[in-house]
Amino acid sequence: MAKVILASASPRRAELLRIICEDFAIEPADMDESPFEGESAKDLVLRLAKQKAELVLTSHINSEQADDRVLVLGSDTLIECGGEVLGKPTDQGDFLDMMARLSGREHQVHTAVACLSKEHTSIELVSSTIEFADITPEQAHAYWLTEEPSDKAGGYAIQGLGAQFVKRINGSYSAVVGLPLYETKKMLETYK
Ligand SMILES: Cc1cn([C@H]2C[C@H](O)[C@@H](COP(=O)(O)OP(=O)(O)OP(=O)(O)O)O2)c(=O)[nH]c1=O
Repeated sequence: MAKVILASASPRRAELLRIICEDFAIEPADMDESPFEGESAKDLVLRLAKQKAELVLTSHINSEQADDRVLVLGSDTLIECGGEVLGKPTDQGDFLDMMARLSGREHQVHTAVACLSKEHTSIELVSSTIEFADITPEQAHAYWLTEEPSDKAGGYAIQGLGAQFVKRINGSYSAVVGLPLYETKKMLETYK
């Protein structure tokens, strides 16, 4: 059996992976997540998910106790709204701009998952559409004060207080939270 490693610092991803995988290690991949000039949101999440997994896989293959039987999962989540790509808010002002942009309209949540071993690479993109209710500046301000938004793509957590703004979701709930479980399970079954 291959040893599964989750290349992520996200507690949400670990919690989700625990649902479908009994035993895995966590090794966050620390890397620059800025986009290339002209890179689309979909291309960016796919690239970042793959690079996170690659970074951790390479460090295992090159380590003293090189272990060829590792399977590394990397993932990335970004929001796309009206042609803009939204990552995590950099500060309160950035967050309030994001909420004003998301208020009363639809946006896409793109999550990519990459599963890499020494011999194989598989990557999938899962895009979901979310419709947000109207959000008043007062509601946005109160939400910021809860501290939930700061480390979430698009500044909200569908699994938390952010759910109060979600009128409708069309897609994969687990992918919006950070790891598409149906696709990830299929990948693990193929490579384990
Ligand atoms: C939209 C949304 C995002 N998120 C989170 C999932 C991710 O943790 C985060 C997106 O940031 P990412 O950069 O994808 O991930 P991360 O920095 O948290 O972790 P790592 O790169 O080490 O894997 O936003 C939610 O928890 N709920 C939501 O509803």
